[in-house]
Amino acid sequence: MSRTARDARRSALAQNFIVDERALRTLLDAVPLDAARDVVVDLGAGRGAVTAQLAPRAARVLAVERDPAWAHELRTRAAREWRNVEVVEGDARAVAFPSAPFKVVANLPFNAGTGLVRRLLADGHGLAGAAVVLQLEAARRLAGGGRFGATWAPWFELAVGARIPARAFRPVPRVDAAVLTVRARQPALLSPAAFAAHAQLVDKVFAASGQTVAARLQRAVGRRRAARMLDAAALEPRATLGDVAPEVWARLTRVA
Ligand SMILES: C[S@@+](CC[C@H](N)C(=O)[O-])C[C@H]1O[C@@H](n2cnc3c(N)ncnc32)[C@H](O)[C@@H]1O
Repeated sequence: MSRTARDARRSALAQNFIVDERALRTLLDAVPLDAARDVVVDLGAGRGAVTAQLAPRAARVLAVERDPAWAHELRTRAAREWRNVEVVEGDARAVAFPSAPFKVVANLPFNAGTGLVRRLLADGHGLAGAAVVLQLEAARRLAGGGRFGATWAPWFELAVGARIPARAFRPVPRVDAAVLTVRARQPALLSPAAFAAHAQLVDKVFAASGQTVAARLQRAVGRRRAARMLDAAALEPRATLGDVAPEVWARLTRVA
């Protein structure tokens, strides 16, 4: 491949490869893996920095890479070095995830990170856990007390782990990164069937104005219904959006 073509892919596919051992360890330490049982997906496998670490730590690894040149190199390496790694050349935004519960450990392409996390969470609740590298601000936004976290709170716990400095990647990106961890709640606080109703309630509450959740709920669903819901969900009357625990969100949906 000519240098220009490779450069074009590097920027179009957000190819910022991990070159720092400590950053790799930080990512791998963020999610417990069982080498005898776990199926682990590496989304955006690139040159295989993460895949190589996963091979001895998982029962099976699915390495997804969109760039045909890197996918080919990775497949050659897998045939030579790893018996348990399957390389899929394809788009992580469309590829089929394993049908049994799986984990994800990946340094995601920065330009598609948030969408990929959303897709993983929405995947029929087969995601058991994940540790993914995202831009620091994106990781904070997803794991903070905002609409995204509230939408998924009954099923998943999201947290921002260690910060990874931009110099841990080549080429060096403009901003630092962080590890976002995802843990599926066992058991979940609501059934998967309740997702649409829960997401709709969260949207309404976030869209309504008001200092407290109680005030927002009144505007979102009406005074009488809000009073009944607040009472049944045992929500502290002065609670603001950031104070609502996952259990309380789940109770609000149950009594809505
Ligand atoms: C940040 S790099 C990570 C590479 C490698 N895992 C590492 O840590 O060094 C992101 C990788 O995702 C690939 N990529 C970008 N968009 C993709 C997509 N939609 N589906 C699959 N792979 C993608 C890029 O080609 C690149 O190899």
